[in-house]
Amino acid sequence: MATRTSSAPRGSSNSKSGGSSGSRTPAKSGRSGTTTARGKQAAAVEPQQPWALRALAGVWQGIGHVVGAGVRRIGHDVSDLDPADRRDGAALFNLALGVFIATFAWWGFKGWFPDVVYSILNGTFGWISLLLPFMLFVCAFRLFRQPWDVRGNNRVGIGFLVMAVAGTGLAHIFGGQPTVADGFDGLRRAGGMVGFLAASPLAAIHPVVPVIAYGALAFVSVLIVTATPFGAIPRRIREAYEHLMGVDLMDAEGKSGDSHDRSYLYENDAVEAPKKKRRKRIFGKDDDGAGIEGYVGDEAFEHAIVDDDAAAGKGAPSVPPGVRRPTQAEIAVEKIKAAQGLGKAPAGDATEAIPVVSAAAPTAPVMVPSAPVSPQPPPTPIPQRTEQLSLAGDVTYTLPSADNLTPGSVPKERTEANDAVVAALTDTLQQFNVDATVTGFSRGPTVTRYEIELAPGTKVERVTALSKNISYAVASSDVRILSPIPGKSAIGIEIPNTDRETVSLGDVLRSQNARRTDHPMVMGVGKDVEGGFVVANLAKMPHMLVAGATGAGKSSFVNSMITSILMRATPDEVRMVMVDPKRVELTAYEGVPHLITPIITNPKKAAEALQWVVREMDARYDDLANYGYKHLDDFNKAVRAGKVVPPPDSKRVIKPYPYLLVIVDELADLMMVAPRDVEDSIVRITQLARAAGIHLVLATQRPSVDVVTGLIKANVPSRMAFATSSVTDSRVVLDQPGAEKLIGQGDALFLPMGASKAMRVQGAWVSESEIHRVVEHVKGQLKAVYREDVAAEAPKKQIDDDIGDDLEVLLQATELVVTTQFGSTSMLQRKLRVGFAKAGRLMDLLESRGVVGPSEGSKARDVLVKPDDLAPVLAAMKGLEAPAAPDAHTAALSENANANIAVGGYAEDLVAADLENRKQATDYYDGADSTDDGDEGGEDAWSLTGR
Ligand SMILES: Nc1ncnc2c1ncn2[C@@H]1O[C@H](COP(=O)(O)OP(=O)(O)OP(=O)(O)O)[C@@H](O)[C@H]1O
Repeated sequence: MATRTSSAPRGSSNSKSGGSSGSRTPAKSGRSGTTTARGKQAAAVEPQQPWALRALAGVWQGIGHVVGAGVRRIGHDVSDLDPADRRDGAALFNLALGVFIATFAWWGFKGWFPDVVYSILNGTFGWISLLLPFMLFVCAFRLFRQPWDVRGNNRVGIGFLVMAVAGTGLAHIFGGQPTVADGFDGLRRAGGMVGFLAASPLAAIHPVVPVIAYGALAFVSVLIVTATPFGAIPRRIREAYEHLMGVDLMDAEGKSGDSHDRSYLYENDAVEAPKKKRRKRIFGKDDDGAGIEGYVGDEAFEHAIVDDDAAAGKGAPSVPPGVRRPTQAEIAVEKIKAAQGLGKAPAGDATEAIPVVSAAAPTAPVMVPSAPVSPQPPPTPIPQRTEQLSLAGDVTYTLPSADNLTPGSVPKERTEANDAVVAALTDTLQQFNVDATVTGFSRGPTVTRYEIELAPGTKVERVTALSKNISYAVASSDVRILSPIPGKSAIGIEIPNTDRETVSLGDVLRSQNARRTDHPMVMGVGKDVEGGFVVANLAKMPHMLVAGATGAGKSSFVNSMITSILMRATPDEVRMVMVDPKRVELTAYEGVPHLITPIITNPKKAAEALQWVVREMDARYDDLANYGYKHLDDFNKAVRAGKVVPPPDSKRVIKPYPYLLVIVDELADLMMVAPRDVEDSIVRITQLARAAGIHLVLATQRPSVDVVTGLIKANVPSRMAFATSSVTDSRVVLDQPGAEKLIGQGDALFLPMGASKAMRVQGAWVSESEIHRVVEHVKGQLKAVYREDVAAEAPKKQIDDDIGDDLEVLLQATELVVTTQFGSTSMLQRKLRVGFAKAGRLMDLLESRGVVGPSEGSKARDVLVKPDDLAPVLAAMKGLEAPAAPDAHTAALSENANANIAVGGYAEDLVAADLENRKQATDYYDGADSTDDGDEGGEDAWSLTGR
């Protein structure tokens, strides 16, 4: 969907809105929306100035603009200022006055004129006049750079005035309390005339009184100038200290970290109180952390070693909260291993305790007059990993440089469009007599969330019922109302920005959270509604469904994900299988060494590749079970530590397994060719693969129940929903409405595992040229070495002629009959929804293969195959070799005499999982049955995939 470009309604109402929104007067809009109009009016009514005066004013303004243009380019460039906002004339006046006073007061110019001026100044303010140029320079600087911040500028001006008065008062006391009778010389050396007038009445009481009074006033003036409320003094002191010393005290304490990018990590159990509060705000979770199990990783993740350098990055000796610092001994062991060339500890080691998702630290709504614009930090380079990344075969690998990803535009915290919307919302509330106020807004890249607070006794429904009127007032149909904003007593109204911003992947990867971890599976997701960066650890998802209508941004998201991995992970850490039935979306990555097989474009081959993934998973499980580890990370760590030794007679060299990321760009195409096989593989992988380090990302533009079947959904816990075409699709993806209101082009609802509320994010964008640069770098480092068995032709299926095209339905019939142990033709008819003739034919085929006995008239046939033998029978029908006996894992275990109890338990788990699979299959048909009986024409969420 396109972004709306219609101009904001009723600019002239801005000033009104400003008033009604209290302190958060949209000064900017007030000034811009209305200044121009005001200016025009003024031009119409005011008498014409004499031309000489106008010429002079013009010249003054001209010089002001030239100087202003230079000042605005100092440091962070703010020269994109709206010309209507400039106050360069006034700023130049402050600057000129400051220079003028400095010439006499600082540099001691002599002569009658300087002497007169100096005497006046000195006589008035005493030696405090030395500070006046400094104050004027600050005022000029602000006026040049932030002229729209009228309140802020006034505040600074008033603060300086108070400071000057307090200073003169103190100077008077400490200057020996001269009197006028002593002559002006004495006054000049103290606080001047102002100091005398200010301090002498109080000094008459006691000399200490003016010292205390003006000392306090001087302190208050500093607070006014720096916009520091009393409560914020410690924080400001800490920030000043951090700024001066270049350290991050919060980080060092394991707290929130960089406040600039306003990002933070959703933590595991070890979070501190403030963090929990933040999490609550987004997801509406309890402070006790209930419902965040999704963020609590595997045991292996939580007890991972943290590599200091890796976790903290260069020069930042901090570790993420909730992560254990390594002991000195552990650090030493890791270093020795690295030196011995045993392979570096994987980045994952350092960061496996990093939780799944990080998102924006919710910030105060933006209508704070003192800080209307946050300047974009100069792009910090993505720190290169410091350790040498040596791959197997002694190849040294360097990750792509940060320069490959260009920084995005400066994020805006407030624009005129926002102010216009505030005005429109306020008008609407007033028109309908709803006693509520727009108290602020948080601007994200795509949408802005406006916060509305109700007066006591006003019903929430009064606002939510206005949703259509609000849409009308702001001229947008994509208005989303959150009532309440999770964790806040306020109603949120999300309205698309007419001036939306693109979120660059480079910026996301440069954010604090992404930099804090070296975990190779961390990807840049985008930015949330409050403008905070969101990153996610794919290893903790552990599988993700990405869905949305055509053009909504799925492929761009997949591109960001792959590029993130290429930027951060070596081929030894992460390997990928890419399935791209559309043939065009992922071709850019052809040949990258992270690929395990060429990009698969043929859906049939893709189905086979999924089966390979299942086999790979089983192989990994065998190793885990044999050597007694519960998670691949533990196993890899042990391999690197040399603790995993193959049996003496084996020639096998055991190496750490890389994470395996399987990306399917269009699931629907796969489900069309081999629904059953694909679903089986996906379910099996998703149920078990997490501990084996295998993660699936399934993207589809058809989130309908025949593509995203109930079984797939149940096993893919993390969801990323881009704009869907209907509320039904949104429900399929997220189990809740909302995605149909998204506005496309990367606008998404992100529901990571364990979260109950979806988080709105604008997906990160990576351009083709950026991808090209990254890919070129990666390919230049290493050639792709493909595994032959993945894309190899699967063993030819010898499907019997008499089965023909009915294989799928025959398999279903076999499974049905065997699992229910009931050989009835009419049951097949009902459950498979086939006609009598077809059901009869299926029964004949089953009889010919020895699944059921001969017909016994109207009685059900005997079922000759036991549920335990179902797998080989199904394989035989498919023309494949029968799979290994179900107890293969247990058999493998028994070979290992030293297998410990945990391993045994795990093998049992596997068998139990197998049984659970079968049970689900039975439930599946039962589900179909009940729907059948209950609602003939209704939507069948558990419909058979064969149909
Ligand atoms: N994160 C984003 N930021 C900015 N623009 C985006 C973003 N994601 C997508 N777009 C815009 O939307 C267009 C379509 O995106 P994309 O190709 O990813 O959609 P899609 O959902 O994969 O569509 P299809 O299913 O047809 O392939 C892009 O060409 C781009 O212009």
